[in-house]
Amino acid sequence: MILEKIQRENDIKKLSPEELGLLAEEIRQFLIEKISRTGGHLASNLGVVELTMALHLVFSLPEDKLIWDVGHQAYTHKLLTGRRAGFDALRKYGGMSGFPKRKESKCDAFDTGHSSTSISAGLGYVAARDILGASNSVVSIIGDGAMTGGMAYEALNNASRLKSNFIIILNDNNMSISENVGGMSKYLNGLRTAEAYTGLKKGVEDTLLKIPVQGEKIVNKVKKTKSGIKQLLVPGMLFEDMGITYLGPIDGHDVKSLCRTLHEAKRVNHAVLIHVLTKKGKGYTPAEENPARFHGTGPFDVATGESNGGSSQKDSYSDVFSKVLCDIAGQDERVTAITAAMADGTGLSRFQKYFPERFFDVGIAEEHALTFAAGLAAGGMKPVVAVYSSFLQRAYDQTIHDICLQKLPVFLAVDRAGLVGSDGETHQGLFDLSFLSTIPNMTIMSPKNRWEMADMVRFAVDFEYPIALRYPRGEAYGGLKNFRTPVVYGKSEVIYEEEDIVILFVGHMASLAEEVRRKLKDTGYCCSLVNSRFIKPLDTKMLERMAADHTLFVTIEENVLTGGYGEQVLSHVSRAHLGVHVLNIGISDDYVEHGSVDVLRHEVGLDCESITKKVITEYISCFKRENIK
Ligand SMILES: Cc1ncc(C[n+]2csc(CCOP(=O)(O)OP(=O)(O)O)c2C)c(N)n1
Ligand SMILES: CC(=O)[C@@H](O)[C@H](O)COP(=O)(O)O
Ligand SMILES: [Mg+2]
Repeated sequence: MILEKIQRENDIKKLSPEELGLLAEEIRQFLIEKISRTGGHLASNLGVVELTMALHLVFSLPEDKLIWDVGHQAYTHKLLTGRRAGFDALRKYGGMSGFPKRKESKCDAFDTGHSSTSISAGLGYVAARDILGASNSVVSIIGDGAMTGGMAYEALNNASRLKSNFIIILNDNNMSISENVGGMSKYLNGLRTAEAYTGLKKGVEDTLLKIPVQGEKIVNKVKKTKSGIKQLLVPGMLFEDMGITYLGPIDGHDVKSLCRTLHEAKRVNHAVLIHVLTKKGKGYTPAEENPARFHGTGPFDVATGESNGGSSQKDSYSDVFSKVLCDIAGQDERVTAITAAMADGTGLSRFQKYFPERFFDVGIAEEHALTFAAGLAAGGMKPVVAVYSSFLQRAYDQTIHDICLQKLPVFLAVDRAGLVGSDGETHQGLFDLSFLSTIPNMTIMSPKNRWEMADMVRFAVDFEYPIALRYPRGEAYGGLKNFRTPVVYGKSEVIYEEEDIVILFVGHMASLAEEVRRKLKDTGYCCSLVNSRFIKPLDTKMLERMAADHTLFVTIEENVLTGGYGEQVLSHVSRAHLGVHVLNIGISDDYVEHGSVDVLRHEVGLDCESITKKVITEYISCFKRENIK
């Protein structure tokens, strides 16, 4: 096996041309086999096998820097830098991350996970190199989907004034997770198609060159003009006119021509963009035929491409959201839905199917999505933005400046809130309660189960001010079915009322809270259970009432503790002198790595055993403290 000859970075350079020819096939087989067991981002990785090989043949790691945008396509890079063994525990707790990580390898130049950061980070590396007088290469590899994100344009704008080498590789597979959207995608498509006319272009150039004496001058002049005729001889004018040399489009599955172009690019003394055409899912028919399904996949059967169990038949929170939203949209034509390239993940592809004229996929552009929604709201619509919690981080200012300041009725459906699992640190939705709570005019809700999710979606669409509904990845909880009082603004729901200890939980912590309560009761404690429902505004009346016959308030949330629900409860208890003890359970001030959600919960202490222990210890110490007083 040729792959075995690759023990560390740069080993690929020792392979013979024949071995290189076989390596791509071996890598593909390896990736398909491993990801079919562990799950992971298959299609994007299969598409960049040859591109990654070429990069590793031309550049020397770790001195040269490769920066992978999003980073979900870095598996071949991991293989070529000696991490083959890591694939058995890919994305598992304690195992290898699915994204580049500086702490994992010196060959990973920059941590990524969120889209469209690679050109900015690359430019930073270039500036540092130039100031330090070093001579290494810096290469940012960005997909056509990531190229729809605003940061990429901000960075290109700056890259255009560079006076030293910086290589940007645009990996164009004509796909984001699903179909790519927008003007840039259209422009790139034009260049792709133009490739078919390369013969024509060559013909024009050759004919001009045949004109004695003047021919070469004309060709050079045309190449320098701003006129549209230039497109005939110089593709990629958009980049060229910005001052960024455009090379391509070139076949991203031809290692030789990739290497040739990379060598050419190294000689350019400013920013150069290489437009590489690849096929998402290349080499595995089910992934080539359905790249969206194999963008991120769970375990599957290699022979058929069918999922190997694991995926639940029951509705996820995203399913409940999209079904109810479609139901409402059928009756109210002001309801519009917006996604930033996550139609499948958020469930909005259902809305797209039924109401295409009211559905907007804006590309990977969360900032734009929110301000666009604000405009829709100002224009009389009822916009609903479905966005993953971690990607909403991008649009903090838009939430404050464009939505909440003007009290515009935008409904933020905050999906993937809480731990998401195997995508890890960059994707866990652990900050939304904190960052949204600080914003005036914002209302925040979270449902305990599938029925409350449906009720809250209806409530949020009707609400006349900014509102966020946060819910987790995965199956919607089917417990506590009999507790379905109407959702009332700012009011929590008391599920069981006893005395001594009260557990106040946020949203999907319901089942864990029930479990803890059962365990406490089995151990002889009295325990009430309250569903917070609203994180903002806080139900202070309920807190004051509970303070009368409880000694200890226990809050449970899947969010960082800083600025979360628990701290707000604590702060009110202190401000209003309620005289009860408060124990906040949540995520401590740290990032949570990849792994299954159950394992992660155990690791961060969000499991029944750890919480019960803490509650009992705290409860006993309350009395000790009281006695000392
Ligand atoms: C800020 C942000 N929003 C959304 C995503 C989710 N996401 C991950 S990959 C991806 C598509 C990227 O497309 P492209 O860059 O073309 O890479 P490909 O998968 O086609 O190789 C999206 C939308 C993300 N990672 N970051
Ligand atoms: C790389 C990326 O950001 C997405 O592909 C993400 O992994 C999707 O996550 P879900 O599987 O939760 O939709
Ligand atoms: Mg793409």
